[in-house]
Amino acid sequence: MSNIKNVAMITVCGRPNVGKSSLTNALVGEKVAIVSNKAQTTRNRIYGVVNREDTQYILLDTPGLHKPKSALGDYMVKVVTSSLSDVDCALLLVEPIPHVGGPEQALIDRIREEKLPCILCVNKIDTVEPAELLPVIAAYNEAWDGFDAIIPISAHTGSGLDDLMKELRKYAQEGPQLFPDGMTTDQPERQVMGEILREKLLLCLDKEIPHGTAVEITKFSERDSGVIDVDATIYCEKASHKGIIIGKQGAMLKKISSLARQDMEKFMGTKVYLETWVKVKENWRDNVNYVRSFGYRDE
Ligand SMILES: Nc1nc2c(ncn2[C@@H]2O[C@H](COP(=O)(O)OP(=O)(O)OP(=O)(O)O)[C@@H](O)[C@H]2O)c(=O)[nH]1
Repeated sequence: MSNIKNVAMITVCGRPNVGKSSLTNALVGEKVAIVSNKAQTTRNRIYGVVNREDTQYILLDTPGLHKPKSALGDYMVKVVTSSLSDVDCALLLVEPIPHVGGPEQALIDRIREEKLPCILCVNKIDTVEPAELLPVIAAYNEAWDGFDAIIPISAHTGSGLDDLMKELRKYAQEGPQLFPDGMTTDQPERQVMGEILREKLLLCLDKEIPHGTAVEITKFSERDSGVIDVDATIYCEKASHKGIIIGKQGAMLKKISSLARQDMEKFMGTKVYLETWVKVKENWRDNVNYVRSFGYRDE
């Protein structure tokens, strides 16, 4: 039985690729959001849930703020801005670079507009010398002197995360537990299966190809033996991309599917049979209706 008496809702925001999903996963202690070294990996808002002592922290992992170039991009930017309403605190995640860029400035403006408490986290400190952090902090202090705390962290090594949790505790408010014990994300399992497959597309394919893919899970069912059957269709934007995704004698699709199946089994804790298909839907990212049909829509 848990003794949760307080709840804190926190939006994790920042430009693409700063490590928002990595931080969410590190705090949750389980992979609830997919991670890749390519920008614009996260497309939807994803909740990660952390229970510590008498407090439940609900982290909203958001898509990276960028200049939208498609209907999908428009949707992603809308998700970021709407995720900064009705939360207790904003966590602005930045690179350890002594320069405040356009996306950071836009997020600071939005956070100020909402009058939200804001913690600035400088991530990836494992990649710089400690002395290099001072000019980073100075640049942000100059852009805005209203940060409630500035905490250097590394989502990879875990450095600074205890300090961050202590700081987040200050923004918790009395209230009932919103997610039951053991539930680490609001994403249905079916959606997690699709996201895992998309992570492997990002991992295995180059350049624009993975950004133009969407995954639809057409079957998600459990046999009496506990084995789970997953059928997935990968949509891509061009016939030439389909060829690349499938690869020579199906080798690429086999590799992607096998990596995805291993992670699906880890998440589900049971054996998974995964079947994948590839279909072409030309320029789907520019078509609002296709974007919606792949689940990228307002609730
Ligand atoms: N060295 C180092 N790399 C990190 C750290 N945190 C994240 N990364 C890497 O940065 C890249 C982007 O991480 P993500 O967690 O996908 O970033 P994101 O901000 O969620 O990205 P979008 O979904 O594109 O907005 C990945 O290659 C991560 O492994 C860190 O603390 N140190």
